[in-house]
Amino acid sequence: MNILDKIVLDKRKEVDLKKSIIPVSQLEASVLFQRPTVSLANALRSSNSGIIAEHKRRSPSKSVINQNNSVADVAVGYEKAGACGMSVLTDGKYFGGSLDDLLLARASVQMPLLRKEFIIDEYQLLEAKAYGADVILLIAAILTRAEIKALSEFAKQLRLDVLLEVHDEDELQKSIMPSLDMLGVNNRNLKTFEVSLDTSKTLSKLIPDDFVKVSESGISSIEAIQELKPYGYQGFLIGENFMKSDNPGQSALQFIKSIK
Ligand SMILES: O=P(O)(O)OC[C@@H](O)[C@@H](O)c1c[nH]c2ccccc12
Repeated sequence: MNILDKIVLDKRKEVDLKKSIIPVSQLEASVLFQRPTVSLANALRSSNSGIIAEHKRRSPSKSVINQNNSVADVAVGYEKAGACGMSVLTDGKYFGGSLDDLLLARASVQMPLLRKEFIIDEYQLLEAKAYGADVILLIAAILTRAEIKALSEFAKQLRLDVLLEVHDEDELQKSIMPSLDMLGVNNRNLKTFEVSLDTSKTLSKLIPDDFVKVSESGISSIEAIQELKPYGYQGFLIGENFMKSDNPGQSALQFIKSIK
């Protein structure tokens, strides 16, 4: 079984368990549930740098990246650096994240926050909203077209932006629909961990202009950004390159400064 299938299997168990413990009514009663969300797609459209900076402690491909910095410090650092938005990994087992990380980031900054998660159930969208997210990720590799439609339409009802992630042409073709805001091309194959910016370049011409294009993963230099911009990318999701530093905020600041 590949790693992605394993993650999804574990995620189904986790979501079923949580559903039996915390009822939807409790999520809906949270103060943050009423908070007006901020659109990441809009922020990216009017930004020069387009950086979405990620909080990621570890990953199945890299094991430990950063266990030292508090998520609040990282969030404040990213916001001061001029990031358009922040991605917060909430998966615990494989990425060392949590919904509390999202909550702490929300308490620390105003910029749009993406719940970075393996979403397979509407319940997780209610959680995203209750813990302060503005944006959710949907991964085409683990969802059918019908699931993408149901989840994205539900997210829109909750006033959450939707970033749909693809890795190849088939995933892209099956996913195009009006309830998505941003199309993310993952340069990393989630099944093999291979990374190539060519994935973003090849798929860019197949993405209709009404979606904000985001290039994800394996971006570690300004040159990579300059290379991808002519292909129409307005968003760049960067995790490891910032998180591997002792001071992720400072690292993001240096990076973003050199784009402008
Ligand atoms: O750390 P990187 O190579 O800059 O990548 C960030 C982000 O794109 C990556 O963490 C990611 C992209 N899609 C995902 C889906 C699930 C978990 C993680 C991811």
